[in-house]
Amino acid sequence: MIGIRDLEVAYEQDIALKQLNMSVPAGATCAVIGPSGCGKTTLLYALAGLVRPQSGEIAIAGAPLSGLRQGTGLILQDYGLLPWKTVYDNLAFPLKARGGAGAEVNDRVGAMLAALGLESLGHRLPGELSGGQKQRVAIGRTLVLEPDLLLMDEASSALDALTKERIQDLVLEAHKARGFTLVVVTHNIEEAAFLGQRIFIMSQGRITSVLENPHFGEADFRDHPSFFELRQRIRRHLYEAN
Ligand SMILES: Nc1ncnc2c1ncn2[C@@H]1O[C@H](COP(=O)(O)OP(=O)(O)OP(=O)(O)O)[C@@H](O)[C@H]1O
Repeated sequence: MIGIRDLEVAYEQDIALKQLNMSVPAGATCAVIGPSGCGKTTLLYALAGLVRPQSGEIAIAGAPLSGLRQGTGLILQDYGLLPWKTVYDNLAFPLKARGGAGAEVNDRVGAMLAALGLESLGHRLPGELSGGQKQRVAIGRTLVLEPDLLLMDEASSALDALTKERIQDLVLEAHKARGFTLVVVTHNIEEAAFLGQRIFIMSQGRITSVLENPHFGEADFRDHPSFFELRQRIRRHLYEAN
């Protein structure tokens, strides 16, 4: 699904990504983890077609990426909700912008609100929601467009531990039900271990190691010794790289 070869992205003098290579199979999930400033967000923006690389290639679903792409959904750190629109309208807006109308939009928004446990909040404005609820709306607004690739940036960094886990569960359920390819960038070791089938460790603009997670998606994975072991491996690789 995603193939990146020798990617280089620079902001004026600052080189943010250096000769970066990665691949993610269609329908798989990956987590990209590294310390602040290592280039995670830049990588996500490059995958979204929002920043143009100086050199190298990105291919998505077999086609070279040259800008924004219809099938890609992006969820950013600050949720990106429209503050003057209700929860319902935040979900309906992208559908209407793509030409959807009337009953079809209503059905799809209704189904998505129900799937995310947001039925009773459709009339509220984003300012009247908790952080976890905002995150759910942001996820819903992106999933309602049925992306084949979902890109998430530090999805739940501002949330408490339990709400964070619930959001991660929700993302995993959506992935299982819908089969999109998922890229999550995070500096949270548990989030990377839970959501990543493949985990890319990043340091100073490069991928320094790739860990496979054969237990990804298993029931009660967080309670398994293999989850603890994976967290330790990620931690060790992060220490070695930085
Ligand atoms: N718009 C910009 N202009 C100039 N330099 C930038 C810009 N955005 C990012 N950078 C620089 O590029 C490098 C990578 O930044 P990036 O935001 O991708 O890192 P990150 O790993 O996502 O960090 P964080 O975890 O803190 O969000 C940093 O050195 C940063 O200062």
